[in-house]
Amino acid sequence: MTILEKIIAHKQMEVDKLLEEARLFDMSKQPVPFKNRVTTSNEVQIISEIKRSSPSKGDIKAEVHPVTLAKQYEAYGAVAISVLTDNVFFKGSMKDLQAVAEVVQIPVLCKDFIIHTVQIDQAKAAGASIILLIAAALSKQKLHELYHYATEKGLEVICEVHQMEELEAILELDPAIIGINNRNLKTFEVDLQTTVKLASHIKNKNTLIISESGIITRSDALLARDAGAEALLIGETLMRSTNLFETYHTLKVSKIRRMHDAR
Ligand SMILES: O=C(O)c1ccccc1NCC(=O)[C@H](O)[C@H](O)COP(=O)(O)O
Repeated sequence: MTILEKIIAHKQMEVDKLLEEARLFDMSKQPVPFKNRVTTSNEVQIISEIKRSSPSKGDIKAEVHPVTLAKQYEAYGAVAISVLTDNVFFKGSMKDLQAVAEVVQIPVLCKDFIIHTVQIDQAKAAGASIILLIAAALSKQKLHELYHYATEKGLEVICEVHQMEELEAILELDPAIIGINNRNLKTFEVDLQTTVKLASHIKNKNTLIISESGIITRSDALLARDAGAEALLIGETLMRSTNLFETYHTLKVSKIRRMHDAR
């Protein structure tokens, strides 16, 4: 069983429990716009992740205070905050997301493994403005169903792909936002060329491309930018930073290519 299969098997149990509880979620919260903030900016924007732990790295900063960190991310110019809400594999929680959403003005991404509409309701009620749908974890039919459900609820959706077949499946939706994950969620291998390769097949200029995972250096940011990414989803590099001001300064690149940008 791959790690992704293990995560999804566990998610199914969580979903069954949520459905059994038949909780009613407050769906009245107004989402904070995301895509427009990215596309109208002159800089490649950073979605900053709160990532306590991960299957590939183990504990990164398990005891982090999400609210304090989220406020710092916002102050240093994050365009959105990604909160890993999975507990078993990432040590996150919906409580983390809710606490963050209550204190920041920027949109919050519910970074989880969504396989059912009830998780979308739960994320929205907790204050998420964006959700993630991972093509590798969903059938094409399910992906389309969840995408439409979330957008009808006013949420923005990052459709995440890692391989060409996944990209083909989501291009049928003509989604507003595509996240290219440089990490293979089955093997943990990280390769930024994934962004370069897949972005070249996204022909709709209105589609926002996000490069996710493995972004450590300015060269990585420039590589993703040159491939067409207008935003970067960064977790571990920010979590391990001892000087966030400097880290943001290093990773924030202009959308316009300049002479001294040479990698
Ligand atoms: O990070 C992992 O080990 C992982 C394993 C299995 C499924 C998902 C995983 N990570 C989720 C992510 O996509 C990343 O947290 C996110 O893109 C940030 O990546 P990074 O900047 O490399 O921390």
